[in-house]
Amino acid sequence: MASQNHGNTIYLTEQEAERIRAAAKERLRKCLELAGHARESRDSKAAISQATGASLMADMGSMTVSKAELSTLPALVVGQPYPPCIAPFPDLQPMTIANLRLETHHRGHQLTVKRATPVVILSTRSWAMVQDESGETERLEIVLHRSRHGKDVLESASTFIIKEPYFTLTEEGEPTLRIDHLSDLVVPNQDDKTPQSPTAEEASKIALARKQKGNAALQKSNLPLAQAYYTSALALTTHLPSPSLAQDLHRNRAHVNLLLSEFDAAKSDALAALINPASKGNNNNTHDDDDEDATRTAELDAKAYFRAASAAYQLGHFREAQALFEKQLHLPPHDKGAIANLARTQARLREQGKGVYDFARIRASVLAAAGGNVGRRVDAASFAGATEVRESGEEGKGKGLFAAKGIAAGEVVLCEKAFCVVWGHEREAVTAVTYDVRDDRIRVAPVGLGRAVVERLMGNSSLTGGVMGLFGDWQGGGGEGRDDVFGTDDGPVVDVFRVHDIVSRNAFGVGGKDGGGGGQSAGLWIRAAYINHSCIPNTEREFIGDLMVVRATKRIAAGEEIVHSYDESGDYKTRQQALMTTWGFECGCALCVAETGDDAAVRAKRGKLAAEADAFLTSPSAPVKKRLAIVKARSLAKAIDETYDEERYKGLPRLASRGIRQWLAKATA
Ligand SMILES: C[S@@+](CC[C@H](N)C(=O)[O-])C[C@H]1O[C@@H](n2cnc3c(N)ncnc32)[C@H](O)[C@@H]1O
Repeated sequence: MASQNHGNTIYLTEQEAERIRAAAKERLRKCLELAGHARESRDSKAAISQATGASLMADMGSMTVSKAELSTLPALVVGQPYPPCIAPFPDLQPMTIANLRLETHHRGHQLTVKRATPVVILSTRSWAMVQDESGETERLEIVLHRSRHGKDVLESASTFIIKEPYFTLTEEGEPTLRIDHLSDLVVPNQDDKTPQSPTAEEASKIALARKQKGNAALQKSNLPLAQAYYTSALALTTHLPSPSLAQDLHRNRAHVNLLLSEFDAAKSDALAALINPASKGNNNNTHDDDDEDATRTAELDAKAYFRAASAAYQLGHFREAQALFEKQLHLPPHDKGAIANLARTQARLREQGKGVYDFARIRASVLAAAGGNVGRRVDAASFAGATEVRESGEEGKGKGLFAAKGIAAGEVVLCEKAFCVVWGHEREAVTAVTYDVRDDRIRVAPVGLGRAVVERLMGNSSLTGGVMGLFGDWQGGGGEGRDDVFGTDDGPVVDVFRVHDIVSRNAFGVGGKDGGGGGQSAGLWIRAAYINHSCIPNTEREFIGDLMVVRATKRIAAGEEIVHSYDESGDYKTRQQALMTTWGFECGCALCVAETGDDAAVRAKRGKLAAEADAFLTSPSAPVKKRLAIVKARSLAKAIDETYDEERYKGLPRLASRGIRQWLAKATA
């Protein structure tokens, strides 16, 4: 993650790190040893009582642990990716628990299980004992991506179908069915009383009853249940005598989908609900006021247009949202809200097309939300400016962002609304210590951000391609074309390992000052993620809520690469270490080349002076005794600069004195 300086400092003792490494390696060794071995049957009674006890302990634990204990970072082993299942149910053979083999992905199979115990909910995993039809019992664990619509998935239902089950060992070495990809765990429709070939009358009766149950669930704000009832009612569509009930169901489900932030589905439902789609919004019933049916039809369609437009807006499809709000506006009751929404959409189109932003409004909305989250996720569009993504042409650097025309110093290069952001104070802001078996490194990772990205994609598969196009170490292992399958008939497919690796290499930390979210806040900005690093950047970034504003710090010529600094440490070694640990590359810019020429004594001297400068900048007395402070700052800046060889550093920035020079510029302005 591109964090603020020091954001990735890990305070783990050597012993703790070693313990994590050793446990992970031991588990891997056991997995390899047991691969393909037949599963040993469990004693159901003992397994169920063990899980029930563990669940009670976990519940009590979450009630009694102190704040300090809660802040202990959970450890997570990463770097053993495998692709999600992309086969639809009809292509998967049913299997039983008894047939499971250890350390095996049961490709081509599906396993139906019922939950037999309460769920043990832990911060990065949850588990329960499950049974198949024969009553055989096994452990089922979901790692990290365990919630949907804010609820623990295991807890949200009692029956599950596991696609291509993975049977392995827990971190502690116990056999378990393991779910990494949320899309591999399907919650089947819980209502199985639909007759095979119902008559139109039967179908209407069942669908109507389910619609009413959906409405009741919606009234109680149980959105997932409402969605499930509408969906099960819509399964009868082909048997219904007229389209009107299905249209009602689509309209209602569009509303629920909007509330669940599932905007793809909300839009398609709303459009499917249109009674008179050919009218293009012109079925204005002004000629025949007595025709109540026509008025009612127009009103229902206005509602559907509003829902479709709102979904398009949330997806950032502002042109489409504009057209749909216009259609709503042409229909009775000619809602005033539609006028405001249209104006809002047009403002987004100006931002998106021309980069015309009312920054004062956006800043005010962030300030007004002080402490809250909504305003921090600002209502703004993204502006790509005169930038283009292309191969950088430099080995190992991958793609980069380039200026399509000359950009003046101070000009906005791009403005981007976060694809996803998690603020430090939010429940979702889970940070974990990860041990990556691929490079044997321990890191602190914003796993909560990865989780939020997966949740967003699970609800909006049209957005998956944009995220999956980003650079990450694991590119998927599904084979030719299979890694670009982001959904099947059974729902969206999200490869969580790809998301993890993408977030690790592309996320930015949003500091307390800029983002107002505290040290752990992090987000993903898709276009800005193409900007490569340089220690001599030509841009700087600022955050207004979750809007990233990238400005040129010097003139950028057409065709020149746009670069910013991922890590601004003045010390060469610290910077190189951060770049290698977090982003996996060694920087070869002119400044780094010059710095490699410094001997150890010069570096040590510069480091000592830089530490003095840091202490000066953080000391509260600096601004008070201003005259003395200026003298001290000048002398420190001069001493630091003298550690740089004039010849070798000609035209290059002197990072170690930058902070104190900035302070001086302000103090003497
Ligand atoms: C945020 S992405 C930048 C876009 C990326 N180059 C791509 O192809 O999508 C960060 C990754 O780009 C590469 N990268 C960025 N700056 C680099 C540099 N100066 N030298 C080498 N690789 C760099 C590293 O692999 C890093 O993990």
